[in-house]
Amino acid sequence: MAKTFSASDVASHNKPTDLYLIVDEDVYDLSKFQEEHPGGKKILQRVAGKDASKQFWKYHNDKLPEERVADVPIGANADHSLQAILKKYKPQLQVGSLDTKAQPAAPPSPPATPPPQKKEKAEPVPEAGTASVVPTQDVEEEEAMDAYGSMIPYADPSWYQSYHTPYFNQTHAALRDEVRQWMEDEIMPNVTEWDEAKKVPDSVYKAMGEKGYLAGLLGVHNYPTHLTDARVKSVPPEKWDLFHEMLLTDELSRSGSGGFVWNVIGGFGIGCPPVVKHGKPALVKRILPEILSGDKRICLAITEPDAGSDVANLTCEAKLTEDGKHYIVNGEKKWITNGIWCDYFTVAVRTSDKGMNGISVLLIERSHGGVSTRRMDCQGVWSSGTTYITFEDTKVPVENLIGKENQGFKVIMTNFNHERIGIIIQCIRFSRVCYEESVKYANKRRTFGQKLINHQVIRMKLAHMARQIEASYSWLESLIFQCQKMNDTEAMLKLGGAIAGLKAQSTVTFEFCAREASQIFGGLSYSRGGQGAKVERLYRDVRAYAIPGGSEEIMLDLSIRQAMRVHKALGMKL
Ligand code: HEM
Repeated sequence: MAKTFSASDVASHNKPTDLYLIVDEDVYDLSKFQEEHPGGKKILQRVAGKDASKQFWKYHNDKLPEERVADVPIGANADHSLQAILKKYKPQLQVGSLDTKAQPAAPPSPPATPPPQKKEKAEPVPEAGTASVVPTQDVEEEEAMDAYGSMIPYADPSWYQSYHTPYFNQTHAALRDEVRQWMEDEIMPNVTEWDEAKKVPDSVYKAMGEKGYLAGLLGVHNYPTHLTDARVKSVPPEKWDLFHEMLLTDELSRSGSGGFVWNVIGGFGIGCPPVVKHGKPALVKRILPEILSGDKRICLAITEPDAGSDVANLTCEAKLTEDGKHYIVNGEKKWITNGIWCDYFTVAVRTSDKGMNGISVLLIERSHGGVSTRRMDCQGVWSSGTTYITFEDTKVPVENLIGKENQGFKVIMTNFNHERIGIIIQCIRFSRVCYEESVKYANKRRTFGQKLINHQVIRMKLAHMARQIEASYSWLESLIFQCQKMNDTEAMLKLGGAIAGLKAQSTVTFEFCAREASQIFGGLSYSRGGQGAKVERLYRDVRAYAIPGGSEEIMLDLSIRQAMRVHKALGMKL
């Protein structure tokens, strides 16, 4: 049973050796913790025995008390980004509550504006003179229109905030709830620690498998029930679509850490799809179940010390043995996400000297021997395990060839669309995180007698962030819809240019938002940890998005070249 204190009980614990204080009507014993308090012990001693709620919320990452909706259940318009510090420290520091504190009770009343909408199906109304309106989505599912999350405008996609959507329905809303709950409870409080430690616990990756998330992130149109027993709790496999995949990546990205996201989906999301789509059935059957359950890890190894965006120039060679049963692989791969932890490597190799027509893809297993991996120190994405790999006389059975010999370029190019879309989703959410953190901070921090939000120059920064985020997100939704309607080859040809263009758009947006958020946070985003932690970290992660998967320069050029080529074939008239 939690202990109950009167305010005067707490007031008697007002010495450095016996230091209690109150935050939001809960009582904390900080006698020991004060020594390790990052803000120092003196500041705590000054409020010993007192209600320090106001000071607490001022110095830690949160909203002002009057703007908070405390302890509301997920899905009931809660802002789940709240209270990471309290959530983490409560179990060890809270000794009870004030006798005035109301018992946890009924869900809170809805916010004044805008009111949460009833989940009503939007009925299309024919315009005068037209025969009928053709619905653009599965009419069986209700549109998702409930008010969800912080409701800070533009901090979440508009369909989270009671606006109409042609793409997302109640199955997406259910997944959103499931993932957000997990992120809030298990992930968010630890992300900074994991990033600093440059490692996410293995149990988190395992949970990604058990929750069915890995299986849902393959970029295939149907949930692969034939390869795994794992199921996503909130979405029946037959309902799974690319918008679920998009949403899952989006919600994971609320962590505000490229390191975290790449740790759990970086290697898998780009290394596994080529095997599933182009691997021999026996190979897929043998290795996929353990990968999808989170027991084994896989990554993609294309980039080399001397070949990045110009894939056709790679030199890591694979020579067929005389008996035709194995390839002997020799060469180096650089900047490989997750490599140090991986059992399997989807590797682009040179099997002939004919440029892009001499590239093949092999699934190399660490157990084949001759595989060395070492961690690389990088500017950002610290917990993603960026790796340098060497293959020395690695003997790979021909059964592990992915696709056909010398036709690996197409496998790689098809895969790039999936990789780039992943990058786009992450960049847009990271931009939102920068924006959301900025809005919250601007409503709390005062300078020159005003809250930051009351300075026009700050609102201007927020406006420029929001317009880029929303434009990018709308383009993303429309491209996901196109992917959903096309097969892989058609998507590679028709959407490759636009996806490349949006990749550049989203990384430029991310860079802009990280910079502007950093200016708004000032010194707090220059030091690591604390209130500016997400912004500081994301600022360091920017280049990890703007360069790999095709640099901005290559992407922009491709966006026009590819589109012109395809539209010529489609009958473009100049
Ligand atoms: C339950 C009580 C408290 C806990 C568990 C706690 C925990 C922490 C933690 C983990 C940090 C590191 C920064 C971060 O992650 O945001 C921090 C920083 C800080 N805390 Fe506390 N704190 C508590 C109470 C207070 C109170 C009552 C005050 C003020 C009277 C205070 C003032 C500060 C300051 C000034 C910093 C440094 C902020 C900065 O770097 O800008 N803390 N605290």
